[in-house]
Amino acid sequence: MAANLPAPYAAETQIAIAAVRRACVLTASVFNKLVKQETLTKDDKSPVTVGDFSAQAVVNTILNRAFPEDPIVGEEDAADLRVESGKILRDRIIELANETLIAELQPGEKEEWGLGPNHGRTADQLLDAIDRGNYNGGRTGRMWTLDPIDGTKGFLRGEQYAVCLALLVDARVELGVMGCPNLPVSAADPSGPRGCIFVAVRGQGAFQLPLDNPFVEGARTKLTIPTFTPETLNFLESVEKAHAKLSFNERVGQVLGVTRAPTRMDSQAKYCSLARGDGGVYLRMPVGTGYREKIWDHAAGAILVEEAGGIISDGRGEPLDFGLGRTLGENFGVVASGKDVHAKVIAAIKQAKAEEEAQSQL
Ligand SMILES: Nc1ncnc2c1ncn2[C@@H]1O[C@H](COP(=O)(O)OS(=O)(=O)O)[C@@H](OP(=O)(O)O)[C@H]1O
Ligand SMILES: [Mg+2]
Ligand SMILES: [Mg+2]
Ligand SMILES: [Mg+2]
Repeated sequence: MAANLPAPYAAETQIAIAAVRRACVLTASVFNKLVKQETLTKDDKSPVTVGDFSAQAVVNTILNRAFPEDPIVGEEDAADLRVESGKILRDRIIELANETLIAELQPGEKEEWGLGPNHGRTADQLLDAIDRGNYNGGRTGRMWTLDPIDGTKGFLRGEQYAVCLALLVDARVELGVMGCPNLPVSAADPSGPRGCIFVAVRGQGAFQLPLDNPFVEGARTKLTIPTFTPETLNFLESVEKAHAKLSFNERVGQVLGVTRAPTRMDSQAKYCSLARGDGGVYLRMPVGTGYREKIWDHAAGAILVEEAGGIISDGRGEPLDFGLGRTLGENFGVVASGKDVHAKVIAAIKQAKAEEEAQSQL
């Protein structure tokens, strides 16, 4: 390849980073303005919904301008906002999305991306942008997948959440960008500065960038999953008991000889933490309700882990299939870790599963 050609997906990467950063500014402001001032025990679903919808409106608007041919598999849709009862919510969402899109250009951003003070959108344009996330996915072609707020419960608690965007080509993730406004820049300094962006491009590595100025020269850190021993190994797992079978994780940990307590955090921030070595294994085993994992909950995380030198599979060691539509189908959980531990975790799952089955036959 000629030396002066841009790296594959250079434009997509820049635009995805800009879109995720702007969405993070929006969600952080929704939290500060609307969630923080309300008691979290009240019915506070609406601020979250405001954040989810308006972040999806922002990211999809930017993608649509830059890549009008690309379909998007997004978590949210605007049906509830188009009816009369959705008017109050709709007005707030339009205001927030426009505020975010018209904010001054940052170094590295371009006005041709449809950003900056001259680029307000109408309500219809923004609702249509949200609905551009209605694509059903599939095996072939180029498509984006977006989770505008992953870890909604974490967002509400003021803990971890992530804005997650990935580009798939023929069912393979080629690019992943995740914004984590509440994640400490360094796990070694948990009360230090927060706010990170994680980026991975197929064949180009995994990186952490500062959320407040991701395009600044020399600010990116390359990520590589370190090696672990049973003494240093720890699990990254869900906070919500309904999302993953934590008792099973405990048994798998025992089989592996893990002594450290698990780190529980919401959202794909778990994949980010794994990629930079804050935890050794992300284990998410199904709770047995038939829930189907969504592609936007794993696509960006999957490429980040692979580009940081790790492996991601289901609980049987089979690759995740991003070509089945909006879900991962009947996959059996998710296991992500460094290369050296992955096979051991799969073997431990097999053993714990066999024990569970033997127990149920008693
Ligand atoms: N039953 C069940 N099983 C597995 N997963 C489920 C289930 N229900 C929901 N979800 C999805 O979990 C996403 C959040 O995952 P987390 O790992 O952040 O969970 S947790 O909050 O830490 O418990 C969450 O993503 P968001 O809706 O974007 O927050 C859901 O897509
Ligand atoms: Mg999610
Ligand atoms: Mg979400
Ligand atoms: Mg949700």
